[in-house]
Amino acid sequence: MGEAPAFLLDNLQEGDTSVFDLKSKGTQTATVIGSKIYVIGWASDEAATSGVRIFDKCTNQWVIPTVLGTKPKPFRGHLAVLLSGDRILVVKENSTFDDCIWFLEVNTQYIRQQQKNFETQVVAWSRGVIGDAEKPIVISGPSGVGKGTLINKLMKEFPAMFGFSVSHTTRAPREGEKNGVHYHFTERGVMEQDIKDGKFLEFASVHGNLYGTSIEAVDVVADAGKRCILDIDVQGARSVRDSCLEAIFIFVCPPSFEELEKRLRARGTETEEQIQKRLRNAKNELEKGRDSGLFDHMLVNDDFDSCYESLKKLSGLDGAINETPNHSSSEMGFVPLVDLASKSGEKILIKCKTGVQEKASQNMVVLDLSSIKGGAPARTRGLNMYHAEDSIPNGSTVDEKQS
Ligand SMILES: Nc1ncnc2c1ncn2[C@@H]1O[C@H](COP(=O)(O)OP(=O)(O)OP(=O)(O)O)[C@@H](O)[C@H]1O
Ligand SMILES: Nc1nc2c(ncn2[C@@H]2O[C@H](COP(=O)(O)O)[C@@H](O)[C@H]2O)c(=O)[nH]1
Repeated sequence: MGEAPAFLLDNLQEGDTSVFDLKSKGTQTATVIGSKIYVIGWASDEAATSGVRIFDKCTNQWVIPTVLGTKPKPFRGHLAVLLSGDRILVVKENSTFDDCIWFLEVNTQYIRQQQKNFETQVVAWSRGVIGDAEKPIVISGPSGVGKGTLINKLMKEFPAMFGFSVSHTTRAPREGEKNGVHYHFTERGVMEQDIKDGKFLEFASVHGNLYGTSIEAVDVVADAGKRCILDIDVQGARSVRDSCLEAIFIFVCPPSFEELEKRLRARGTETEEQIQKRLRNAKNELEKGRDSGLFDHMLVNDDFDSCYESLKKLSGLDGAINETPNHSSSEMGFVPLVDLASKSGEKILIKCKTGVQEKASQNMVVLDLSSIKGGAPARTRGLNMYHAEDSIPNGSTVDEKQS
């Protein structure tokens, strides 16, 4: 990879970003953070690479970092803006509205945790989400309590609204279970390697098998514009609570232990030995579920229909937990070629190259980061984006507004 171009070392100061064209092969940016220069972007012959490399000024060496999170597809041009020393905002040129904002985390809490697991430098991508997408719903409870039955009914009644996070598991498929639909049935060795590679949001050993939620499983649902439902055990719920994925946590209890045993036996999917193991674990789960303070809501699944109605209410279907999408964002549609950015506090002003408008403000887009939450390895939510002229009083110009 050779040495860093001299201008990188000589001219750039902390926080500076430089854009350089690789003889029409593509555009890359270099952002200085401490003793490191983060180079983002792909030349046209580099599509197979991760698009991120780091020049360490102390060792005079290039480092190829371990890249976590859902990665963007290789893009040609972009803006890069350093945000508070721990992440770089990337605005893709000429991109669709829902895919134009990305964050490359370089020194967040998540990165520092992951740094302990990997021997190379770690960075992680997080896609920016305009507005507050509805929080995922985590449903836990002992085996046989009826979680799957409740979720199936919800998904059947509201197929456009909810999407199931398809977990990975090392357990064997039951009769009628389909790979990729009910679970991703996976060899233990493969799953363990994927966990090491940082592909999982959470994982746990449950009833003697490995279960886990991949970052991709949650992203697929969000990409389909649906609200994600996770059916995971209490250990997994704890891990999700400790992650940056903001969710609503619901614990489902049986009316009695005897009824739980009856349902588990009546389902007829486990051997006697497995039933005994699941019942032993159920005692522990019920204790943790009731007392840990981990869960936002408890449901008792006694009469199925009334439990289902309560789940619908908790899922916002009576408006109780509904979050409203933010204003004007959905009207933007497409962000044309991006030309330059200026930063003022938590607002980034982006000038679009196309569209010869009467007023300068009509070519300007404001990206407001004041309410962002979440982050890698999941999405960064709470962005707001609007035409600059929407925020400018009648008659004034962008420059007047800025000063
Ligand atoms: N309220 C209810 N009353 C009676 N039976 C029920 C009720 N809810 C669910 N069941 C039945 O209990 C059995 C277990 O339900 P289900 O498979 O949904 O449990 P689960 O919590 O998803 O279990 P696991 O964690 O093992 O996947 C099923 O046969 C289901 O039809
Ligand atoms: N921590 C996780 N737990 C999971 C996940 N997917 C399912 N589960 C839990 O496992 C048990 C048993 O499920 P079964 O399908 O074998 O009956 C149940 O409590 C599920 O909630 C996961 O991805 N992570």
